[in-house]
Order: sequence, then C-alpha cells, then structure tokens
Amino acid sequence: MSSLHAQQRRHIDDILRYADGGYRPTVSPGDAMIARSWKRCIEEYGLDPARPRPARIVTHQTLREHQESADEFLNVARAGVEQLYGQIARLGYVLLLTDQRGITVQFLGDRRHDQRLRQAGLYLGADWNEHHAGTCAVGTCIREVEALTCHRQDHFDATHIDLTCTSAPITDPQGRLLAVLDISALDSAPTRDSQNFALHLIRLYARMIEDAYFLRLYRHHTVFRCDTSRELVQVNGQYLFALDGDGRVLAANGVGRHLLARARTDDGDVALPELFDCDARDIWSIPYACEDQVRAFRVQALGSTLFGSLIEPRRPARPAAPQALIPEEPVPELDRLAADDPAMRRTLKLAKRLRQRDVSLLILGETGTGKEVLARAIHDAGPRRHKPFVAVNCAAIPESLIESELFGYSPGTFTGARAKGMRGLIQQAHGGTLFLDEIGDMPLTLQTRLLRVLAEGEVLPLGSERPISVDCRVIAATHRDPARLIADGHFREDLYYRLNGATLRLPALRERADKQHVIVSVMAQLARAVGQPRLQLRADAMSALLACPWPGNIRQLVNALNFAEATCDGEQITVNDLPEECLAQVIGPGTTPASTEDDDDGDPQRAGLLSILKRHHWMISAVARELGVSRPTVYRRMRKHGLTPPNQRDG
Ligand SMILES: Nc1ncnc2c1ncn2[C@@H]1O[C@H](COP(=O)(O)OP(=O)(O)OP(=O)(O)O)[C@@H](O)[C@H]1O
Repeated sequence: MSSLHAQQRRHIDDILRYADGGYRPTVSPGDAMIARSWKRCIEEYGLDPARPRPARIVTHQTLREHQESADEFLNVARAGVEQLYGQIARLGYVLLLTDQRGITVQFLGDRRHDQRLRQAGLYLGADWNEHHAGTCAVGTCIREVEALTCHRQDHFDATHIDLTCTSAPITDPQGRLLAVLDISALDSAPTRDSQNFALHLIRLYARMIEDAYFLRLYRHHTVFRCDTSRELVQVNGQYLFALDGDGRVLAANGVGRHLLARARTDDGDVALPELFDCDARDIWSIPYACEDQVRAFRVQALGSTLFGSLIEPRRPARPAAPQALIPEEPVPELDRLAADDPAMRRTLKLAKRLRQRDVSLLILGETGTGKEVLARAIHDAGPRRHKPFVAVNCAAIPESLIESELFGYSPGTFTGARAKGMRGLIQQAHGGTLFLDEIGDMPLTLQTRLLRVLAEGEVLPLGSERPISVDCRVIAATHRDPARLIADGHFREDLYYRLNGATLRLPALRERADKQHVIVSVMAQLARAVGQPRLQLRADAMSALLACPWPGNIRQLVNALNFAEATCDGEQITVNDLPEECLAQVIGPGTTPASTEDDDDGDPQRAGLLSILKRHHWMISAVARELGVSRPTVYRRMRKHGLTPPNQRDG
C-alpha cells in the first residue's frame, strides 16, 4: 500500500466508502453501468479494493487457444480493426479486440511504449474480465452488452485509474456476445466528456465489423438491406435480414432484430412482408422492378419509411470471358509446359498474368499431372525467382512432425538431437515461394495455425514467445476436390478462401491434345539426366506411348521412360523396352507387340530383361539396382520368362 500514490489511496477510500453505502458516484448514463459494476465487484466477485491487482497477461499457449477459437471472426474483423487503429493511433489511443471472455486476442499499439502498455494491461493476451480486473470498459461491456466509457476513477481497481477506455460489444446474428472492441489511452484528458467522440467511433466500427461478419456468414443467402436513406442503403444500409428461398427471415443484425422485436405481436413473429407492409414479390422483384434497385417501404413499427435493396447470394466466380484479342506474352519458363492443349493454354495464360503478383494460388489436378512443376515454373517466372522455392508435401511428413517441420522450434524445446532449435520450412521460404503440396492432407489444427501465418505474415516457432515475420508467396496444391473436403469437415473453408487467390487446373495426361510434346520433353529431360544426349524414341514406342491412358499421368510416363532407358540396348528406345503395365494398357494383357530383330522369341519384356541381364553379366543385384526393384523381383521376372543364368543351365 505504501508504494501507491495519493490519488490511488483516495480512490481506494472512495470505493471503501461506497461499499459501506456512504458514497455514490455522480449520475450520468455511463455511471449507472459503472455503479452496477462496482456493486458486482464487491458483492459478486468479492474483490478487495484495498488490494489492487496488477494487469494479468495469459500465457502464449492460452492466448493461442483463445485466438484459434475465434479465428473465423478474427479474419473478418481484421480489416475493420486496422482501419479504426489508423484513425486513432495519432491521438494516443491503443486498440484491443477481446473475445467474449475478455482475453485480448488482437492488439494494436505504439511499440515505443511497449513496457508501459504491458504494465497497464494494454497488451496482447491481457485478461480484462470483470471477475479479475474489476470495473473496466471491456469487462463491464461483457456483462452489460452495452457500449461504455470507463474513465479513470470509474475503474474499480486503483491500478487502472490512469486509464480511459471505451468499449463496444460485437454480437453474432443470434445476439450472443462474440467480442469486445476497445480503444484505450494511457494519458487521457481529465473530463469524461472528452471521450464522447471515442464512444461514437467505437460504436460505429463495432457495428461495421458485426455487419461484415453477418454478411460473411450469410453470403450464400439473399440479404435484404434497408436504411432510412435511399442514397446510403446500398453502401451502408443499417438493417440486414438474411432470407431463405421462401423469403423467411433466417437471421437479422442487431438493429434488424430490434425492429422485428418491436413489430412482434402476441401471436409471435411477424413475417417480412407484414413488417414492410408489402407483398413478398415486392421484395424479390427489387433488382428488376426498380431502376436504382432500391424500393421504398412504409414501416408501421417505425412510423417511417425505409428504403430496401437486395444483396444477391455469392456464387463461385465464373471463368473470365476469353480475351482472344489480347496477344499472350511469351514466358519461356511457363511456355515449355504445354503445346496446343486448350486447357493447358488457359491455365498457363492465367499463370502468366498472376506470376508477378503475390496472390496465393491453388493448383488442382490428378496426382502426377505436374502441379509442383507448374508451381516452380511460376516461381521461376516471377520476381521472387532468386529467392528460395520450398516445397512441402503435407501428406509425406508424419503428423507428429509436421508442426515442427513447418513452424520450426526454438532451442531447448526438445531434448537430444533436436535440442539446438530449427528454422521451420515456412521461415526457410522467406522472400521466396512456399509450395504446399497435398494441402488437403494437412491436419485441421495446423490449418488453423497456417491461416494465422497467411493472415499476419508471422510464424511462431514451437516453444517460442516471439513471432518472426515471414514474407513468402504461397502456392498450394491438391489432387482432391476442395468442395468435398470442406463439406466433409476435413478442410477449413476460411483457409480455402485465403489460399485460393486463383485456381489453376491441370488436365490429366490422357485428356491432353499435346501428349507428344510432353513425351518429347520428358525424353529430353531423361537424356540430360543420364548423360545420353543422343537417346531417341523409335516411332513404334512413340505410338504406344501416345495410345497409353496414363492413369498415373506424367509421373507414370517419366517412370516408364526411365525403365525403358534402363532396358534398351544402345541409344534407341523401342516399343519392346517399355514396361509391361504400359504395354498391357495399350494392347491388352496377354498380347505382345510385333517382334523386332532384337527379340529372341518375340516377347518384348523377356527381351528387355534378357538384355539387361547380359549387360550386367547376370549379376542380379546390379540388374535390381538398375531397374529400381528388389532382387526377389528380378528372380520372379526371370522365372516368369523362363530365363536361367548360363552357369545354372543343364548340360
Ligand atoms: N511438363 C512436364 N515436362 C516434363 N516432365 C514433367 C512435366 N510435368 C511434370 N513432369 C514430371 O512429372 C513428375 C510429376 O510431376 P509433379 O511432381 O509436378 O506432379 P504433381 O501433380 O505435383 O504430383 P503429386 O500429385 O503426386 O504431388 C515429375 O517427375 C516431373 O518432373
């Protein structure tokens, strides 16, 4: 107590007198709420005014849990919060967004005053629940679900009497509290009236965020929006009603619910046409019947006129109209991926347009269609080409390791070989491109964390308290159907929207009109890889490859040509060098292609295997290594084709 200065001691005395019934705070609308809160602090929470409590900041883990459970809302709120902060920062205010339990899940303030702000509880993770902090703008707003200013000595706890804080509630379409928006100042003007403008501003932004969340939740429904002003209704209509297909009100925003409640009769809710004194068709026909798409309605419950307009349900974006007249710019990194296939040309045209921008991309296509190759080509053709391209296969990393692999960990988080700490893959992609392959296989908990990284441009390594800024372009890919994954609850819809700045689709190899181009480029790649620049494909092999349905797409083609190169004699791949499963798909199992002079008995697989066995002087392990199969497999194939090493033949 001795360290408290005089002002705080006086405040404690006032509260103690209030508790004894000898002191009443001055009367104003705000004060009625404050008085109720002081009463709660004493009678309900048993807080002792003589024992001020320092601000409480929750642990990082707890904060993360609170942030994650409010995630979808926070994503919507972010733009409004940042805009509001832009307006108040210069006036010396900081901004807090808390969840419905009073934990600060977003904070914007001047970093230069970090220490003071943290001590005052104006900080990320600060707990402003009335139970703990006593009367304060956030905590009291949570209890009263009303906007208010808690100015200096309005605070119950003497720790907070330097502060002036103004908060407004944000509710969901059912009227349940979702969050509290607060602006606070450390050094405030002495009078409470100085905060009237702050109160007005915070109400305005809380309503804007609430409505943005409402429109987000009901984006797939028609929303009837009304306002007292014909001019403003389409930009900032106050009343929002989400309608089902039959015109029934599914939900309304705060003022909309108020209006419905005012019109309610003893028989229950009124229908929208009744409330707006019209026929249902008058509402549905607004977009066609009225030139400015706004119609006037007489509303008995208000005794005035409201102007209404409709917001149509959002549908998936249609592909852009063909821009045949705009010549396509040449981009070698991308052009080499296709010849005359219409689907591929469309994809590459879009990729060219987006390569310079930082929009995130989602690549869809069956397995092996070249999603990673396309992602790398976009990286190589864009401004980040000199920075890293980091590919992560979310399906290949065990679930127990994926978190630490992606986000990294700080020294001392683990024991043993991992004790030194590690930069995560996201951090490694800083400045460049992060390619997240098989994103559909990422566990849901990590999807939430990834969403935060994408939204905030920061990663928090495991075991660390300090987030690290990262700047990377994200390209994700999956062979699954994202709509199905979302419907089945395996993929977060908000992450899908965040990743899907644009969708690029890769056709299956069997559908491509430029198969020959793909075969030629895979051959060229192979020739370079094995150091055989003169490696060629004979016409019969090309015909067989063109006829193959390629269920495994380009990856299967690459494997088939690798096999053929390993088995072929010399520098020419013939139809007989192609792997069994590929030929079987072309000519049907049990049949064989026409024999060539190299065959000993017309069976191409037998001939291929025989030649490779001879080349390796019947050393089975060398043959197995070359074919990329196990030794028992080589023996099995030899048995199948009746091939016996010379030293084991009879006679
Ligand atoms: N246009 C191309 N030219 C030559 N080779 C290609 C081409 N596209 C893909 N490939 C090769 O095909 C194989 C599969 O490509 P990639 O890994 O990019 O496919 P993916 O769709 O990402 O596969 P998955 O769905 O299994 O992740 C790789 O070996 C790659 O080098």
